[in-house]
Amino acid sequence: MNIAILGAGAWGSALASSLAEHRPDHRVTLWGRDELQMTSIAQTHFNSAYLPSVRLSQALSFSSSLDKVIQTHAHENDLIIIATPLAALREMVEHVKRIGARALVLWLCKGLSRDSAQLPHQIVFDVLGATSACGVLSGPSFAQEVAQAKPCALTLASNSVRLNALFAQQLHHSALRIYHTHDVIGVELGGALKNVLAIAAGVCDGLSLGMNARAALLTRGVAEMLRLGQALGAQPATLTGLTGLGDLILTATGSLSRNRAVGLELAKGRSVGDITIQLGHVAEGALCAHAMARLAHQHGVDMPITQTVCALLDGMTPQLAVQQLLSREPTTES
Ligand SMILES: NC(=O)C1=CN([C@@H]2O[C@H](COP(=O)(O)OP(=O)(O)OC[C@H]3O[C@@H](n4cnc5c(N)ncnc54)[C@H](O)[C@@H]3O)[C@@H](O)[C@H]2O)C=CC1
Ligand SMILES: O=C(CO)COP(=O)(O)O
Repeated sequence: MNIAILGAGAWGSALASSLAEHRPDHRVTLWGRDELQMTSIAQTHFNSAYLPSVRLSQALSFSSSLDKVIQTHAHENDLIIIATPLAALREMVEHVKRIGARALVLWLCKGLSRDSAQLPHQIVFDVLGATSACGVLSGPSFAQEVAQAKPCALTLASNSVRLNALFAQQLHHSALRIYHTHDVIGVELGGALKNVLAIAAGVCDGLSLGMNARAALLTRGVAEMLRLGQALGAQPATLTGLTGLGDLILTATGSLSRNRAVGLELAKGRSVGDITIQLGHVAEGALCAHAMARLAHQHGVDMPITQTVCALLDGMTPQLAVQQLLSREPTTES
């Protein structure tokens, strides 16, 4: 199979390298928008800006021409994987449509659109139509570990049983286990909300509130996930599976997480603007927290932790945020 991965950040580079190395039956091309950077990666096989610690597979090809990459992956048996931040997802699928590519399309982005609070599949369906051959791949997967061929399990979601089986078959390898489901909403909601909750966990740990507090925060975070999931029609089992709870455990506790890092820095009283400039990577939770809170409000769902993250991003002091969260009226555990 010909596979094009669009987006040469940490995750696109890691997955591209992993597939090129472990699935020699595929031809994998990584596209990035920065020509100089792509030339350097092609020469050195190191992505010094986004994934500096890992040598990328020698079997991987590189390009900085989006038109050319999509044109050469336009056949219905080809696969285009979108690995940009969510903010660029619409632009990428519009490009696929403009060129008339009939390839299968997968996306790896996690989040909600900032203005419309749309989940990724809603953005894709707007452009390609709800019956297009496409799906989302998500789950607990720090790019660095995947690039180092450490074992990882992901979940793939699409509306089609045939596509699920096909995608899973084409992408799995000895270090990458792929489960599948038709619960696209559940997979995407878990992936978006876990980033917001990881910011909260970072603040909690940055303030040294203790392990009890962190366990309580994450458990109540899962309650928020389940409540909003129910309102949106997600399956609870998806939210407590790899792409929800699994990814929350990883992101909220793992030292490689950018969203957790945002929380750790917010706890020091720094502004989100300064933090994200220094981070140099996307932290989707900081970008979609307000959209998440709006979505919850539209559905009449109470999400105090998400609202607290919004207040922190808007400049509330961490001390006041904790005080407000803890001074809520006692209530049932639901
Ligand atoms: N890093 C990770 O471990 C994982 C990341 N993800 C998700 O994958 C997505 C991408 O994440 P990373 O690769 O880690 O981000 P990153 O911050 O490391 O890299 C982002 C890449 O996208 C490019 N980019 C930004 N705007 C673009 C645009 N308009 N058009 C084309 N390219 C553009 C940047 O130049 C950069 O190459 C995010 O939604 C993230 O939540 C999902 C699973 C794991
Ligand atoms: O989504 C991720 C792991 O599954 C990466 O999380 P961060 O964006 O917080 O690093």
